[in-house]
Amino acid sequence: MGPVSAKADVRRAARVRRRGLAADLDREAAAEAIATTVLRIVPAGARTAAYLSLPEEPPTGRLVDALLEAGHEVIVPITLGDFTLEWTYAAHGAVADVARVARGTVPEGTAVLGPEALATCGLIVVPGLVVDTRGARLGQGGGCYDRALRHRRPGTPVVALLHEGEESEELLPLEAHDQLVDGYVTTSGRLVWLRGEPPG
Ligand SMILES: Nc1nc2c(c(=O)[nH]1)N(C=O)[C@@H](CNc1ccc(C(=O)N[C@@H](CCC(=O)O)C(=O)O)cc1)CN2
Ligand SMILES: Nc1ncnc2c1ncn2[C@@H]1O[C@H](COP(=O)(O)OP(=O)(O)OP(=O)(O)O)[C@@H](O)[C@H]1O
Repeated sequence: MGPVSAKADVRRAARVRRRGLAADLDREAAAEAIATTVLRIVPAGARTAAYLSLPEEPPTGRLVDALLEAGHEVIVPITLGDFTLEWTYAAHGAVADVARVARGTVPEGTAVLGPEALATCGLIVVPGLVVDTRGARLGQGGGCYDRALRHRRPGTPVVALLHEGEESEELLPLEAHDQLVDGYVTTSGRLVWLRGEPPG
C-alpha cells in the first residue's frame, strides 16, 4: 500500500475516533487547559498563528482570547480554492465560521494577509487528527499546512492540538512534502515535545 492510500485509511479511522472523543469532551475544561499550556510556551510578545476550531476539534476559543489578552497578535487561516492558506487577524471571541474553513471563500471586508504572514509568527499552532512520535501529522487531507508551513522562519516552533488519545505509537505514512510538528498539546493540557526543548 502506498503512502497516499495508507494515509486515507488512517485518516478515516482517526475521524471516527475523533467523533467519539469529541462527544465525551468537557469542552470548557479542554479550552482552558489548552490555553494555559500554550500560554506557557509562547515566546514573549510573539505573533502567533492559530485556527478557529470546528465543533469536533480541540477547542481554541480560550486560547485565542488568552493570547490576545496577553498582548499577542493572533492570525488564523483562510483557505483558498487551491488549498493555499492566507491569514487574517483574529478578534476576541472569534468563532469558527464554516465559510472560512471551507475552500475558496474570503469573507467580505476581511483584511487578508498573504501566505508569507506565517514568517512573522514566533509560534504556530496547527490542527491535526493524529501525530506520531516523530512529529508526522495527518490533517484534513488538503495538504494546506504542508504548503503553509514552508513559509515559516526556520526554527519557529510548530505545535499541534490533539484530543487526549490521538497520538500514534505507530509511525504514520510519510511523504516527501510532509512537514513535521515539534510537539503537541492535548485537551488535558499535556505538552509533549518531540524535538529539542520547548520554547518559553
Ligand atoms: N478549524 C480548522 N480550520 C482550518 C483547518 C482545519 O483543519 N481546522 N485546515 C486544515 O488544513 C485548513 C482548511 N482545510 C481544508 C481542507 C480540506 C478542505 C476540503 O477538501 N473541502 C472540500 C469539502 C469537504 C467536505 O465537505 O467535507 C471541498 O472544498 O471540496 C477544505 C478545507 C485551514 N483552516
Ligand atoms: N508543498 C506541496 N505542494 C503541492 N502539493 C502539496 C504540497 N504538500 C501537500 N500537497 C498535496 O496535498 C495533498 C494532501 O496532503 P496530505 O495528505 O499530507 O494532507 P494533510 O497534511 O493531512 O492535510 P492538511 O495539511 O491540510 O491538514 C496531497 O495530495 C499532496 O500531494
